[in-house]
Amino acid sequence: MQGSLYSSTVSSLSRTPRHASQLMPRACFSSSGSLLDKIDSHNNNHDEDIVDGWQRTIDGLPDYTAEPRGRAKGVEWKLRSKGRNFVDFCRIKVSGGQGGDGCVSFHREKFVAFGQPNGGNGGRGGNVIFEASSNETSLQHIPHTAAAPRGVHGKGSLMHGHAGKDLVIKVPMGTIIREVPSPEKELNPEDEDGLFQKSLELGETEAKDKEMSKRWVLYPRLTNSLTTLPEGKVNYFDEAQAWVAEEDRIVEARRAAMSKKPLLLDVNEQTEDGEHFMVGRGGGGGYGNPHFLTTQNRAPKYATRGREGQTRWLTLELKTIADAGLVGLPNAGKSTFLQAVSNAHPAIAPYPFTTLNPYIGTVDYSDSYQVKVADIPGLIRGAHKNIGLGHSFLRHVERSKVLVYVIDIAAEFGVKRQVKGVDDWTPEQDEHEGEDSTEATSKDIPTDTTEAPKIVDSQYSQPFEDWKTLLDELEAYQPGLTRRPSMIIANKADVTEVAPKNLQLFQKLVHEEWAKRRAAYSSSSSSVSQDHDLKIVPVSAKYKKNIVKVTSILREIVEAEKAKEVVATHRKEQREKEEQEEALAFKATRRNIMNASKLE
Ligand SMILES: Nc1nc2c(ncn2[C@@H]2O[C@H](COP(=O)(O)OP(=O)(O)OP(=O)(O)O)[C@@H](O)[C@H]2O)c(=O)[nH]1
Ligand SMILES: [Mg+2]
Repeated sequence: MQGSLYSSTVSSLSRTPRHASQLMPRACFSSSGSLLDKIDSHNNNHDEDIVDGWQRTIDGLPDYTAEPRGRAKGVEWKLRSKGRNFVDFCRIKVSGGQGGDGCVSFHREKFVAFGQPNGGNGGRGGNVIFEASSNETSLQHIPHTAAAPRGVHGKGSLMHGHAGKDLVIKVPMGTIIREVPSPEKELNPEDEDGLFQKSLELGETEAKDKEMSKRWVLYPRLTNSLTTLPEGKVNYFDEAQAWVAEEDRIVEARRAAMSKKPLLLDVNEQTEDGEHFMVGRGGGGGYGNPHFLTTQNRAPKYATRGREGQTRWLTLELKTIADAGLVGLPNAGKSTFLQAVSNAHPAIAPYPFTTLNPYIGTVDYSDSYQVKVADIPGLIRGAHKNIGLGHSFLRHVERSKVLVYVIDIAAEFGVKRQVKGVDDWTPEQDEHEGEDSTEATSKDIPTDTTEAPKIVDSQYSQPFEDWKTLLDELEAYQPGLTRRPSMIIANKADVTEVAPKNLQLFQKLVHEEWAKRRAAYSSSSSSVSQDHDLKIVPVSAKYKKNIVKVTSILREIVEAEKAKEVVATHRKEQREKEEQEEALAFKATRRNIMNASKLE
């Protein structure tokens, strides 16, 4: 529970094999032997013994049991750190500082008897403020509790206390801040009973003094003088108490009105960098004794204490803001694609779950136009049941305008792939469901491709199955998410032995499926339309082939979406304006009618 609260990726990761040697590096190697040669010669001309940062074994494959080197070492470290270096959800208790106390003091000077009251007011407590910052990328630095400093007490000679310094906490763009009920235990009847007993033990006057000292600063021996007030003298303190009680009531009512709705803030695209959000208000400072000076009471011997600061429990959820989100199975080449199109340098390695944190890259176009692309960890079948790394990191593509499916097109043609940690999980219901549709293929296709003979089914397309897995997992995470504008990148098209065959079948199956889904959506009464075509672009991210075509299509889709958003916001603004005008006109007519009736 704790893990899931503070980092979405921590708890889920424990289910996956962590050590690189436990993971099967076959996703791209199994498809062709010649690919390996290409990769090796491309990457490691300088060092014949190293493959992608790993020692080469006798048969030429990387040795994942050996000590990793270079980039692989970094990846290994990340896997060991279990994703703890990225926190996208956390809870925080914020408390504004308490106000400083007012001071009871009188002017003292030689030959000046009965000097006037000169106690200073207390300073207000510091506020807790969240600052939107584009330099922050995770919630790792957010503390569990944030308490702003209290205000300084007032002093004699009319020295007012300093206000407490505001506590500013930077939050990344894309953070959603929600107020939640306090998990702190409420006072149970037994505790209350104990407190009542204690107050009885104290005695009446002591209990009264104690209660009074919570709100009042009293001059020494004032309590005694109050109880033994000579007859006929007015007790000005009662009057002051009544004023303060009335003020307290107003402040409480104002606070209650303000906190009727729980706080909900969204640090989104409209937010400017450096914008401040007050989340915990500091308490007001107490009044010094000159505040209670009246024409009758020339020497008030009491001042008030500072008010308590506001305390709130908040949850912070980071939903990265990007224009396009890359979605794909592990090892599909998402990170390689991001590196090919943008300035980002994510970790790339030939084993699943290399990427553990979302990563944002910016695609720069020649006319200075920019598109932000988010790379996230790979999804696998059953991710919605916390298989693999789970699917909570989908929150980082949830806000993307466009979804880019990255599909590995270099899978063996017509053969079901079996990669440990990616394809080896089959839920019971899948087995039941699969009996009708994929009966033939699942029976024919052996589970262990290394030992049993491979039976090729010309109707079976692993890339198509991968794409459907992605759609299912996205729908399981948020129904309707797949209806976003999207495109497909058929990656690893450079593996010419299988890619063309796979691509042909994949395109046919995808278009059929997409047409079916479009028809289903258009018949349903959903507000989200799915009227876009699904473009499939063969790409080699590794060798940067067809990249320009992809980026230009991506730009087209993003621009079209942004234009739609602009129109929608313009319409909304116009509607709001019209509503306001209508309300004003209604008020004016009502006023006119009332005036007319008065005249009559
Ligand atoms: N031949 C070929 N190999 C590629 C291509 N793109 C990626 N690869 C290889 O595929 C492997 C996996 O690439 P990654 O970019 O790490 O894959 P990913 O989708 O980010 O994987 P996860 O982070 O684990 O989800 C690496 O060894 C890449 O070199 C490509 O276009 N052609
Ligand atoms: Mg990756």
